[in-house]
Amino acid sequence: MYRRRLTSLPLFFSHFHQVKRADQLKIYQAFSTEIINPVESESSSTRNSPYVAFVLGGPGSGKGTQCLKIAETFGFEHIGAGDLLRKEMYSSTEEGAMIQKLMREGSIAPSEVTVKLIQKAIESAENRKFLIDGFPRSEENRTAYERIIGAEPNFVLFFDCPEEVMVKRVLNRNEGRVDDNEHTVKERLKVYKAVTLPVVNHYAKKGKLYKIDGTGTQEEIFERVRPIFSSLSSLV
Ligand SMILES: Nc1ncnc2c1ncn2[C@@H]1O[C@H](COP(=O)(O)OP(=O)(O)OP(=O)(O)O)[C@@H](O)[C@H]1O
Ligand SMILES: O=c1ccn([C@@H]2O[C@H](COP(=O)(O)O)[C@@H](O)[C@H]2O)c(=O)[nH]1
Ligand SMILES: [Mg+2]
Repeated sequence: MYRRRLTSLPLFFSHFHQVKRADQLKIYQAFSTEIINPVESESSSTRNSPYVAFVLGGPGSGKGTQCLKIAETFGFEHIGAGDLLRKEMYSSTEEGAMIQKLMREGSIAPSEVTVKLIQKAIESAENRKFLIDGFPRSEENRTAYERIIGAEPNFVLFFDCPEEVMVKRVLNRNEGRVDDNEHTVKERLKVYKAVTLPVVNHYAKKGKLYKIDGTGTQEEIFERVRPIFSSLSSLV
């Protein structure tokens, strides 16, 4: 559906430093707020194709919290994959009941279901720049997205956080989520390590990953994220 040229990407990454090599993976971290010359790269909004950043990290790593700040500061549309599924869950359909069961177990919903919800959210938004929060959670999710949407994300943000910090945050969240309990968070962590981290590694290998230290205060973390989006402002 959306076929996008990715010509802006190497240019974009050329303004950041490669800071870590783990298992030969390229992981970038923003040190610079240098503005890229918009003339050099075709603007995504001009092409009217969506500009997409996936936002990944374990349960409680702060994806949703940081997405709200990015959306507010940089005008991105925030699409929470879990939020879309939770909305379906309360729809009293058969699919809703299936989603509730999966969420309680900490399992991953079928790719077709999640990608269709994301596609609908993208198509119905006026905004053309998106943060897709908490997706893809598996390699199968990723390939389904690329097949159905017909594009890869422009880049991926990954919030790296120690397990004990994530668990503490989840258990203190107090938003009435069916999965915010000790049993489900343990299951979610298992799924995250076995099934989601390979997706993170995939994007690292492609040079599309920004790894952000997810510890500290919400404000401290946002200051680590800010330069990445500041340098995009003239592009998208
Ligand atoms: N830096 C932080 N320090 C302390 N608490 C935080 C921080 N960032 C977020 N929180 C809190 O931790 C909880 C989890 O954060 P958030 O919902 O953003 O995580 P998430 O990565 O979206 O998790 P999930 O995958 O479960 O949706 C929330 O209650 C949030 O207010
Ligand atoms: O792509 C996705 C995203 C989420 N899920 C299910 O929802 C819960 C909660 O997701 P959050 O992103 O943490 O809000 C998750 O544990 C999965 O059960 C999914 O299946 N696919
Ligand atoms: Mg969240």
